[in-house]
Amino acid sequence: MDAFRTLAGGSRFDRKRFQSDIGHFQAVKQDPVASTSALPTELDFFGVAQPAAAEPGTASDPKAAKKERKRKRASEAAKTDAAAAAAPVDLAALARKHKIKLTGLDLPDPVPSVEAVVERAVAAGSARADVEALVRNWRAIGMKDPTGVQMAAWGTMLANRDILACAPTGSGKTFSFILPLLALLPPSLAASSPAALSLTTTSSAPLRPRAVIIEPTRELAMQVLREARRLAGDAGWKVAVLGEEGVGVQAKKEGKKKGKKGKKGEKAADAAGAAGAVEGESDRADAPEQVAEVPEGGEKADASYNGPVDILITTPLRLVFALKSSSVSLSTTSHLILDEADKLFELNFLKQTDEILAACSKDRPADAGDVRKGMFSATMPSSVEELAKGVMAGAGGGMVRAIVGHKEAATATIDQSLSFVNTEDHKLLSLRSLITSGQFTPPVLIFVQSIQRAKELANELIFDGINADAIHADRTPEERDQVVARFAEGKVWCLICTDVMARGVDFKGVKLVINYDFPQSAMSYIHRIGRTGRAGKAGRAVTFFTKADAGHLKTIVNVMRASGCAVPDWMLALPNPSQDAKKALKLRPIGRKDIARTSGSGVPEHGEGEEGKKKGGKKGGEGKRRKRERVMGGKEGVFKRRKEDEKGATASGKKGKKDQAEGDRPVKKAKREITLDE
Ligand SMILES: Nc1ncnc2c1ncn2[C@@H]1O[C@H](COP(=O)(O)OP(=O)(O)OP(=O)(O)O)[C@@H](O)[C@H]1O
Repeated sequence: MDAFRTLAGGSRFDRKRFQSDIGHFQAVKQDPVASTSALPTELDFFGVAQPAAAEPGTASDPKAAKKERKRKRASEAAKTDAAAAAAPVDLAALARKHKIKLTGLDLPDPVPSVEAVVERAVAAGSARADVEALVRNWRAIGMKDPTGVQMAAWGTMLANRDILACAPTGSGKTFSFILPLLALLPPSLAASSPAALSLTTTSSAPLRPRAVIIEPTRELAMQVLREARRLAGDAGWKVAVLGEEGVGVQAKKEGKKKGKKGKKGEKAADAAGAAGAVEGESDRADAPEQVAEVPEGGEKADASYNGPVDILITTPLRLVFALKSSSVSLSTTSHLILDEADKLFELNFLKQTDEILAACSKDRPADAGDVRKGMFSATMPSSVEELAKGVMAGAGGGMVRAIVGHKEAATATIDQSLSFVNTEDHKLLSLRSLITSGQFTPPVLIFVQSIQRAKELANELIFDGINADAIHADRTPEERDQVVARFAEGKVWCLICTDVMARGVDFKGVKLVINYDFPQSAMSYIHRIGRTGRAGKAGRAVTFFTKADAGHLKTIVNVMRASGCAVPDWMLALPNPSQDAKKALKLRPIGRKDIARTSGSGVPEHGEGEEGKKKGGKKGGEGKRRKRERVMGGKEGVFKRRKEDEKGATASGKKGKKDQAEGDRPVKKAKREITLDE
């Protein structure tokens, strides 16, 4: 279970259990004078030696001596930091070392250290004290030297330029835009800030965020909020997620009026969702909470907040509704960040992304200047780059394109392998033997291609006694939050996911990612396996493939090769799938036999399998049955949905075979998806 502790962020240490070991590391209290009196001053790095002629009473006052040592240490550290920041840095060598490729006109220098942020931000007009506080927070939360993408993005954003950045998964893109945003925006809630005085929570004026970050899912928005608040500390920056904690939500008095608009909004949301629904999963994941215009608690007047907001994080649809209902205005927003930008330029989000971009220039006062834009992702197809360039072209000095590492590669710290499982019937068997082989190092993420398959696989693993759960767009936001928390706490060992969890989610310490179902594109593969091997840690990714997937194997082989993984010669000799075949797979997942029907242990069809499994000699029990039902949404729910799937398949006449049922929803929605040139 210790392995899971790392997931929760900070590591905890069992002091009781390791008490005797702690003893070895505990400092022995010594009289500083006695222990250091012979120490030459040039070797007194930590300032522990007392001055030869101390003021009377000082040497004998341990508190005063400690204070003095602390002051000396801080002043030495500040000198070292300042010296490091001022020292000439070979930026070309730095860029080579971190594989940073910058393109554009008059390129700004990368920022070589977090300390160097201070001078750059001060040059951009920020108050030194605010930026110094930020740098202190950076070190206090345990961040190390900046990664390649952070060096590039900090330099570009602090030079007031637009940026399009593509860097591997887990390479720190989140802080690459959060730190410069905070460095450029003086904290509006700081005691010294005039904005703090005009703080209001009840007026009906729109919220005017100074910077906006768009995330494709609510989970990511909440994650970015946590990271931003961690870095901002208590220095007075207001960072919020739209619609959460009453931010951008109208007070009760206006609630009724808003309710009507809300209904309209909901219809609009449905329409937008229907028109733009593409990769069904992520879209569905985004829509339910976005249509809830007045979130829980929004009825109370004191739950509403429309005071100053430095950074507002939101999903696209939620922001579009807020713009339409005038709860939010972007006319004075200075920075707009599109995280997972390639996703936001896909057809299902494109309309909303366009509306958001348009809202930035609508009614913009002349003195507000242009909105500075930043686009970030681990994958950036050239078609998306073209769209992005169109949006950012013409910005002061032009856009800077920052590519870190190989654009079509996965993170180098992931050990990737492909595993042939012949047919669907053998997959579960292969998974079981992986589990018993000792190579199954929890915490593990397992990706499948549809909601139904996620439920079925979780069901099978729970039945096998594995501590598993499933997360997908059919679960409510609260359920998803709970599952994520349980996984982070180590209460769930094995999380079965659809592609909705493939992007951006930063579970610390995931050791293994299994692609139970072959990914539908190189992009999906890169994001899925990128849930492991984060922040320089090692990880492993295993991808199952059947005979039906074999034609697409080379797509993944190419990513593996570009990432520096060893690939057998016979795989390298495979032909690349044609562009048409790639597009077809992206639009329609391969039809697969239901997982429940491949278990070979008395199919739990319509909830009847429980008996079959018991007869088959497997362990069962009431507790497990209940857990299975929770994951599956209840016997009746599964039964009803399965029946509906079957009815739909027969009615549409598109599918006669039941074993294609799980592909229904994504396939229908995927038809409208934009084609990506990967
Ligand atoms: N300079 C740093 N030093 C130490 N840890 C860092 C640093 N920068 C980021 N991290 C940590 O690395 C992890 C991954 O960062 P982040 O989630 O921003 O990656 P990402 O590049 O956005 O990944 P993805 O493409 O999957 O969204 C986080 O836990 C973050 O706290």
